[in-house]
Amino acid sequence: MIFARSAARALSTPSSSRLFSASAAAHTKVAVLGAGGGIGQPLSLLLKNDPLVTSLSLYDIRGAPGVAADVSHVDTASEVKGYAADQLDQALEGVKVVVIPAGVPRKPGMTRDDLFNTNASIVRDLAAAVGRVAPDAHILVISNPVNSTVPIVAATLEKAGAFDPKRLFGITTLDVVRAARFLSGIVEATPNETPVTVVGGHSGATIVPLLSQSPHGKAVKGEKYEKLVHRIQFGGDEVVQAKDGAGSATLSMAYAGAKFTNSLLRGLNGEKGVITPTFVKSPLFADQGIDFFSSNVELGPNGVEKIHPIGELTAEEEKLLAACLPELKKNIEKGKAFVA
Ligand SMILES: NC(=O)C1=CN([C@@H]2O[C@H](COP(=O)(O)OP(=O)(O)OC[C@H]3O[C@@H](n4cnc5c(N)ncnc54)[C@H](O)[C@@H]3O)[C@@H](O)[C@H]2O)C=CC1
Ligand SMILES: O=C([O-])CC(=O)C(=O)O
Repeated sequence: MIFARSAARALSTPSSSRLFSASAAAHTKVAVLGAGGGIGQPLSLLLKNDPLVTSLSLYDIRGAPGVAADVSHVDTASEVKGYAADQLDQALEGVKVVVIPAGVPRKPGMTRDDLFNTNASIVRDLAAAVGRVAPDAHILVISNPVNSTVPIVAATLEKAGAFDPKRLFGITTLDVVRAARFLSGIVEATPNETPVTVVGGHSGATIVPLLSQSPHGKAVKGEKYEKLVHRIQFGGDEVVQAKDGAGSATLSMAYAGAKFTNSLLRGLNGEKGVITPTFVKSPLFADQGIDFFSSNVELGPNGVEKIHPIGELTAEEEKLLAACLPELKKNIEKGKAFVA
């Protein structure tokens, strides 16, 4: 279940579904930039199925009109429109939330940072267009390396005088989804009983699961703990290797992207207590020169409502954080330098 319970109820009762969509209409035009890709296509399908999305704008340099024609036949209330390569500005008109999965994925043997040279300019150019056409939009960045692409979007918007830190999010939800799933397998519970807060960034050692803060997670010790942490940090590699040159996680990422988008929309619509980890401009480690960090964030009518501190850590988690911070700092600086 990726949607809130109230939303799921609305889906199953046509009359309340219509009502729900109508009341949310003013706030819920969502654009997907990179909608023709491995993530973009299933993400567009899942967003079409979210009752909080009333209008879906699908853009890609290739294939988006076809994806839009296909997805638009799904019998939910939202409108869908596809835009061709030269129609980016039209795709962004009136959009409240922009989700960006545009860019190349990894092949075996590559790190996420190896994608920087290709994806940095893609993300920069898309961010510049959002700043120009939809300066009040919330921007959700999926394109890797997230630790660098989010600072790239921020710096690009800053240049354009359109940066609001409350409206920029790096999507780290897949790490949270994986952590819950992998932990559930070890402790024989269901994943919704085993949520895990994951902080830091989105690559290898910068992914820091705080298992001690999870009632089930704190019971996992020794070698089992080491293996679980490694699997959460390097879960992306498992998929890259299994796909054997055909890309990285797309379906689980689409799920995670739709899940985060739904959380944001619930916050924007005034629901209280919507809290999830996301990579945002953050004061938590700013004194160490690290001004983007993922921790639990409460989402509200303006986007970021409250950035929660990371809480108490065990000695093992302190070590993980110590390994995370210098790498994260480097990744962030690389992103900023690209725009400067
Ligand atoms: N944040 C996360 O947790 C995750 C991030 N990713 C990242 O998401 C990105 C996309 O991955 P996939 O969908 O598998 O790749 P893909 O290659 O299947 O799709 C990417 C799409 O972006 C489009 N594109 C390229 N340049 C564009 C531009 N300037 N404007 C609009 N669209 C453009 C391509 O035409 C293509 O359709 C990769 O960078 C990948 O590393 C992947 C999984 C998880
Ligand atoms: O591993 C990759 O390159 C894609 C990704 O970010 C993930 O699956 O977490």
